[in-house]
Amino acid sequence: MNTLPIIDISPLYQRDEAAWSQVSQAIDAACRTWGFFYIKGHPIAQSQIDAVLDAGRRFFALPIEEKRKIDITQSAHHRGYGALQAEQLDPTQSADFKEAFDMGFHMPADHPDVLAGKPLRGPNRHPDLPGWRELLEGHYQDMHQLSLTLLRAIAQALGAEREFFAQRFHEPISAMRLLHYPPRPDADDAPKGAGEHTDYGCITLLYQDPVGGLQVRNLEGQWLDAPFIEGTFVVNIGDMMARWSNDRYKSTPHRVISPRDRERYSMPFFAEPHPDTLIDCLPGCHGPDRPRRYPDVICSDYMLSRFADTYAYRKKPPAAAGAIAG
Ligand SMILES: O=C(O)CCC(=O)C(=O)O
Ligand SMILES: [Fe+2]
Repeated sequence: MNTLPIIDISPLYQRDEAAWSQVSQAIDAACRTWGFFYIKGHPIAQSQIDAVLDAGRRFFALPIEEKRKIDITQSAHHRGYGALQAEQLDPTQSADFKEAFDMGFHMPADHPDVLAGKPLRGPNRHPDLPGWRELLEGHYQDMHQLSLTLLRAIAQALGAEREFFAQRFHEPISAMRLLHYPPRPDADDAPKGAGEHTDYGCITLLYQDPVGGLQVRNLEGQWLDAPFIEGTFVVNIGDMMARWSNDRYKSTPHRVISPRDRERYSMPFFAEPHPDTLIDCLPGCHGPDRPRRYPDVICSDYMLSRFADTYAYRKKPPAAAGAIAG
């Protein structure tokens, strides 16, 4: 059991119910055993993905003063540029040797959630690069739709209404990130790319460039490479889905060991529901022989607690945190 499954999801876009259900079952099997799989046959054009990766290269190549103009530590909504080693996914290791651009569901400043100061709600903060905003906002919407398609298949597999998750993903807090891993320092104790972690949300859809470096820990505790495969996204289960499914689906630990001689770029999309969503145990996922393993939690509370674990600037007590409210 050492190869991640590759699932052709094109039947999820067709009218053949039997083929649709087969894909749903294949995803279910992958989520139960691995919590990780590749998808092919998705509708996002490679030219669009390449354009977003290129936009990322242009942004990360800007002088640091330019990038700092949208510094995430100055954002009340967790949007913008996160500098090298700003994040520490594995608290037992050094901070991650990567820099990031973070965006979410764009909300204008006069949206009631933003006016009410709700955490993680607000406008995106884009760099001033030609064509960037339209490209990134469009790609975010396409990734959101792709995540809903997968979540419908997952809902059915877990015995819920097909629209169960989709109904909870209006105005979501799904986050899209562009990541840049510069060649990492040449010493054994130097920081790696991204420390071991599980993702916080429901599902993650990752596009990585051909450089490689992503590793997944299987049920036996071995680290396996999850290499680049042309035309695919890597999909993995995050903690909220593990909670919703009462651990029927695995929130699998993974990490990135980035190369020392090359740069690496990737772009994860983290599908996360509306912030007020209750993450409880799905009816089909508990019973006398399978007691509930997690207390109920509200989506935004869970996200904020996980951010506080990984970003030093979010650990400050509220009085010292200044503008950082969400
Ligand atoms: O860069 C990658 O390939 C994976 C990054 C990752 O696991 C994450 O950002 O949660
Ligand atoms: Fe991750």
